[in-house]
Amino acid sequence: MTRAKARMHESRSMEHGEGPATVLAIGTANPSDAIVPQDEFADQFFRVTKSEHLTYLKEKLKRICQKTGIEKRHFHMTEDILRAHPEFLDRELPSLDARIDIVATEVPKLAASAAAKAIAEWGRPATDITHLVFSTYSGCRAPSADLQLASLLGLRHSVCRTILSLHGCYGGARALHLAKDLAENNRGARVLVACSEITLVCFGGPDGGNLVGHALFGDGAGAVIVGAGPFAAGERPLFEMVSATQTTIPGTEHALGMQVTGGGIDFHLAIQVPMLLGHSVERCLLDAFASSAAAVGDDDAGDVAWNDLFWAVHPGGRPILDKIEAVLKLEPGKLAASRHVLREYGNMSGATIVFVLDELRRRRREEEADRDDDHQLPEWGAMLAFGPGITIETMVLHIPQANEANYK
Ligand SMILES: CC(C)(COP(=O)(O)OP(=O)(O)OC[C@H]1O[C@@H](n2cnc3c(N)ncnc32)[C@H](O)[C@@H]1OP(=O)(O)O)[C@@H](O)C(=O)NCCC(=O)NCCSC(=O)CC(=O)O
Repeated sequence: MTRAKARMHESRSMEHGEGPATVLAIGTANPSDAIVPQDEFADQFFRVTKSEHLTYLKEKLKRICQKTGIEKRHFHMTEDILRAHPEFLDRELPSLDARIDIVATEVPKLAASAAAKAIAEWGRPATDITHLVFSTYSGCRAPSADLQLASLLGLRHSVCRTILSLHGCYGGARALHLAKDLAENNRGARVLVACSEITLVCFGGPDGGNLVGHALFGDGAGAVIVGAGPFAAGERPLFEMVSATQTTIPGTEHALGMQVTGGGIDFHLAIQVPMLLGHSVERCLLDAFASSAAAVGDDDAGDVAWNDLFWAVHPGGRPILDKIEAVLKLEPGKLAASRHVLREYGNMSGATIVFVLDELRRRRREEEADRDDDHQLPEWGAMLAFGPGITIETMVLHIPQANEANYK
């Protein structure tokens, strides 16, 4: 190599972050306009949508609600909003503009609540954020929620913004994957990932179908600060993002999807989704751990026993968690963080995975405080999320031992 080439090579490597990208802080938020217990949801839903006469559908929604594993959900939608917008009840009436008018303000506002918590935990000024990756299924305008969020938080004008739209439930994991690539390839980068989902764009009466979607989805926002080394004083690495992969299950593009219509966004969830994920998930994990073994240069790192890991799985629905648990022969309790988030908030689409990471580190903190010296907590973990495609995002996580103190 000539001297000039060597210098270029050296300066290129100086442009990269040190080590794998790391989660440095997490924040979450939910709207408090309406908090609906799941066992009251069917009665309330049929009342506010003036559909009491559809008794067969109401009984069916009650049966579905009982099986979701959800106890309550948060919503921005209230009866006052419905009174002002009766067109939201009829999918045949044009209502997309009115819905977008509301979420264009509320989606970034909810994201800002989550991000403010993450930034406070991180301990550095918001102006130190270099990149913003925003994911939502409500982003039907430009400029979009990413610009609104940047201005609400007072980010620098040179922040590099990216918006991911309609990635659905894998949006959060996709945003984290992208943040990992940005942090590792831009020395000193500090990436704010924000996912904010408000179901108001999908709301409709029961005769439009999709009772499962009505029973499952809730509103929430999650924010994560991601950065690679060198770390500034006070920065505390929580999860190292060792390797990340994305896989599409061939021939399943019609199984899961979203469609923007004049009457709002429609969800399609095929009954086969849990089974399709069950068939593919182990292969995705084996590939991700093989790539993490290559990343850390350790042949044994790809050789994993699933029960030795900690787990952050997107709780798309109770049968999906049951299926993954069964296929991987996971011990009871391995998916406890995912089940907890599903129970407390429902499926908040792309934002859900951030809640699961937050719940995992909260549980870890408690377990650390209680454990005796002989009992080691898992050092390695797997994150899984899925959505339209069917697309599966898989990430191998690692807890830096030197920083175990960060969980105390
Ligand atoms: C709806 C459920 C709570 C029902 O629980 P069980 O399947 O255990 O119970 P069950 O078999 O008795 O079903 C109860 C009733 O629901 C109906 N049912 C079940 N799944 C259905 C589906 N996908 N579409 C329409 N109806 C469905 C059954 O036919 C049955 O009707 P009857 O009582 O009349 O016989 C569950 O299947 C579930 O959570 N499914 C959602 C899984 C899913 O697709 N998640 C992905 C979300 S999207 C996501 O996370 C990514 C993204 O959107 O991007």
